[in-house]
Amino acid sequence: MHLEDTIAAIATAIVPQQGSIGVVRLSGPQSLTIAKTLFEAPGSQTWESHRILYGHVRHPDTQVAIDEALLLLMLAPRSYTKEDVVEFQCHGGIMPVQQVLQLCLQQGARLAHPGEFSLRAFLNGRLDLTQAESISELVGAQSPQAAAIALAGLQGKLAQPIRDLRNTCLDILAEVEARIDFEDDLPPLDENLIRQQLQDLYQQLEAILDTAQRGELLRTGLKVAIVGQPNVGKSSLLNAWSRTDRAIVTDLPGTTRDVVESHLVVEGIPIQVLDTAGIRETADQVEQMGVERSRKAAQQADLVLLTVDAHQGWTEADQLIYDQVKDRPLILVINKIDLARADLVNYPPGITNIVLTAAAVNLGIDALETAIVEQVNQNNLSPQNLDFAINQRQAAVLTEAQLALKQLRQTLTEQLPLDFWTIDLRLAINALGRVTGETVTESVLDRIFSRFCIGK
Ligand SMILES: Nc1nc2c(c(=O)[nH]1)N(C=O)[C@@H](CNc1ccc(C(=O)N[C@@H](CCC(=O)O)C(=O)O)cc1)CN2
Ligand SMILES: Nc1nc2c(ncn2[C@@H]2O[C@H](COP(=O)(O)OP(=O)(O)OP(=O)(O)O)[C@@H](O)[C@H]2O)c(=O)[nH]1
Ligand SMILES: [K+]
Ligand SMILES: [Mg+2]
Repeated sequence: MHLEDTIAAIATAIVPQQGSIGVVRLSGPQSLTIAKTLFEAPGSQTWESHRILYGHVRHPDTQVAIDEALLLLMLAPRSYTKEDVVEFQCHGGIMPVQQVLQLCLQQGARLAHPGEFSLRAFLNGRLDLTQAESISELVGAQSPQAAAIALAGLQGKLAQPIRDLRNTCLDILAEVEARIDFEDDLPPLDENLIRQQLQDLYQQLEAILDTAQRGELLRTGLKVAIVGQPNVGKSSLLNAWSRTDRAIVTDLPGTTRDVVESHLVVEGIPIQVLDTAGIRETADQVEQMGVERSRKAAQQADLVLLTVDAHQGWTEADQLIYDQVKDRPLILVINKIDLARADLVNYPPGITNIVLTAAAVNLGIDALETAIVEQVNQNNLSPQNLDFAINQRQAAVLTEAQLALKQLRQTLTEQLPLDFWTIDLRLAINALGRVTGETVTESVLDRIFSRFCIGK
């Protein structure tokens, strides 16, 4: 893993001509030497760990100033990576940080791979794998709730129960192996106790696995498509909901030609809302392409808001659209209830989730959000307030552990020899170890950390 290299990267998001501060960071054995070559700290400032120095980054050959900057020194093992770390806090924009990075590379540092600082933090024992994954989730969080579960993971809320489960398995394994090695000197195994332990382990795993769906929802959010006939008020609904003028609204049917997207957060769930072209047969080629996109958006959405006009009632055209989307999770939005009575809309009995709105006057948006949260919870029975939530990788590996425990229960029931018990136990132990990274292959690490940002 080349821990002897000193790695360098720009650690903050950079935008040309913008941003007040940009950070370049170094980690590895040469960090301090490189920093001292590039950075001039005047006066009696001392190069001690956890100090900020003030000064200038200068080109080492010409002494030309590159930036006025602050330098933060964190010496091993008291740093994020547990290696010597130096951070140059430069002016923002791209020029200062890019030039400082170039100088670091000229002085022998190597450009860090995405996630390589965090990989080192993992390899050097600062973080376990679940904590490292939580860091990337924290950076990617799109809602306060998603950030909160990521931070919980970073603080070890997931790692700890997994380690406990693994230790219990290791204890059972030790008991079983002792019986294999010194059968005559030990009292017989308490099979009932082991059965009880297995049952507990299984249930705890089940509870942890139950957090996966909700976690996925909080992390990646929900794609919601507003579809319906032209002029029912889809764009008005998007605007009212997102409190913007994102989509053009006119009284001409066929106003929206392309998918219009808006992002919002409902009870911690990031939601991508798609307003689409009204679906109808049309000779207009451009509009027809828009209609195709509407159909596609509806098929790819996690939830469809089939919107109809209360004043028009349920029409044949509505029925045709409904037939195309009824296999999807769906909420019927009866709009324009300021113009007509919604209870006269004769929609099919198969539709159970209905919301009444008057988008033009911002009415019914709360009801819409409530209906969405209800719909989500119907398909997702896990508890609302999570201490932590596992991701898809962790869910897959924990499912393996659960299968191994199930197999072990079967092995006990069939009274198979103790050697078989150890096989099942080792499978479970190995899987649990892959969650926290105690047992993990290099290629898995590569896959996980390469998805991180550069400089993270
Ligand atoms: N400037 C800066 N901000 C940052 C980070 C960073 O690396 N640099 N972080 C990362 O991306 C996060 C903070 N994580 C960190 C975790 C540990 C240590 C650290 O130096 N720990 C030592 C120091 C404790 C002490 O005073 O002894 C330790 O635990 O030994 C630093 C940052 C978020 N903010
Ligand atoms: N009275 C009333 N009018 C509404 C309501 N919602 C939308 N409208 C009006 O209905 C017309 C069409 O609204 P849009 O939001 O453009 O409808 P759309 O479904 O996006 O239409 P297309 O993009 O053409 O498919 C506009 O004149 C809106 O002002 C409502 O709740 N009540
Ligand atoms: K319209
Ligand atoms: Mg529209």
